[in-house]
Amino acid sequence: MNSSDHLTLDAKARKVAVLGAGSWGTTFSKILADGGADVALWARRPELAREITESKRNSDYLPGINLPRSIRGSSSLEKVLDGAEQVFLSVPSQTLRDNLKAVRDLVPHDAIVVSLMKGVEKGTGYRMSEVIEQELGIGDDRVAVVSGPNLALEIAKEQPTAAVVSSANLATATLVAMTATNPYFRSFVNTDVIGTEFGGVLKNLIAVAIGIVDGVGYGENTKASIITRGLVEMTDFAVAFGGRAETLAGLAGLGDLIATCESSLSRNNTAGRLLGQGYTFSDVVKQMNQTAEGLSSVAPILELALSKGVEMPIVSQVAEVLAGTMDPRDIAPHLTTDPMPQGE
Ligand SMILES: NC(=O)C1=CN([C@@H]2O[C@H](COP(=O)(O)OP(=O)(O)OC[C@H]3O[C@@H](n4cnc5c(N)ncnc54)[C@H](O)[C@@H]3O)[C@@H](O)[C@H]2O)C=CC1
Ligand SMILES: O=C(CO)COP(=O)(O)O
Repeated sequence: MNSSDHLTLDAKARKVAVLGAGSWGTTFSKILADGGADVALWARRPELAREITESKRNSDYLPGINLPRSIRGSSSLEKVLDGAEQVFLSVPSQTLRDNLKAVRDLVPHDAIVVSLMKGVEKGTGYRMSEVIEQELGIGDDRVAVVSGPNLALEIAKEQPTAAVVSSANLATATLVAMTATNPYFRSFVNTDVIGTEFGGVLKNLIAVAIGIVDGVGYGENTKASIITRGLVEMTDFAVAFGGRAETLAGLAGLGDLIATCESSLSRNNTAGRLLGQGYTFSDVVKQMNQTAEGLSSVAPILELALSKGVEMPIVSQVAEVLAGTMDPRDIAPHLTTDPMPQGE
């Protein structure tokens, strides 16, 4: 398929699998079920799978939310993946490769595989779509990614939200977007997988920076300066790797940056705030009971930036605060060691 022109709403996937029953995997299952799909949701823990199926709740991750009656939870990968037309992946990024090894022979051979994750692999710097292609041995035309300003709990409460689905193949992106659309959730499409994925990864790092300055007690000027200059870093980085600048000005870039930097629901923002309040990196890791991808992405992103000569002063300072070599009070929207004015 090279074009999406011939697709009609009948092409919506009927049977889908979601792997990972944390806050985003569970919320995305609700999005898909409310769009009309038959959803099987894989949870590692059998007791959580049972709670999802029997009580239509995931009380640890989405307290107070009633899930659609049609969602079935299961801790059996075989059962969840059986007959799935689209497979959505929502586990912590650093665990994706091992999880894929376990499902390699179970993913139906013609299924579209979709990353919902916003991290890069430590040690390799690979994006999640790249890890999927490598481990499942499938072409980029069968892989898509979803990104955008998508704080799970707000969407679980059915607050109107938009996202973007990206695939090298527009028809694949369109099929996924049709399946992931319902009255409160609208999916747009693009073919810039690199820009879309890096947007989701990089905004986490800027959100950590915002959390840090918030924790220190700085106000709106500091935060607006970091958000604005952070978007420049995000765009320079993504473009250096072949992404499109306009993607970073869209939902997967600026949109997600705004949501994540403004919300106390963001785990990256929260982790940063704790650092800004003086907690050490290991204290913060102990306190976080949900995934803050930014903490693992800082090092691989800076390695990738170095390989292309991209300057990332804000992300570099986040790395220094995490390492305990910079006082959070000194974080700024520029390198404090650079005395010369630069062009904006
Ligand atoms: N929560 C949100 O608002 C959003 C999250 N995302 C992304 O979704 C991805 C998943 O994040 P969340 O669901 O928020 O995290 P979470 O911390 O709420 O849930 C993670 C889930 O993965 C499971 N898990 C942990 N280690 C595992 C392993 N080794 N193998 C299999 N499963 C494992 C946990 O038990 C849990 O069910 C991340 O990449 C995140 O950046 C993207 C958009 C929104
Ligand atoms: O990606 C998100 C919102 O779009 C969620 O952000 P956090 O992972 O920081 O909670």
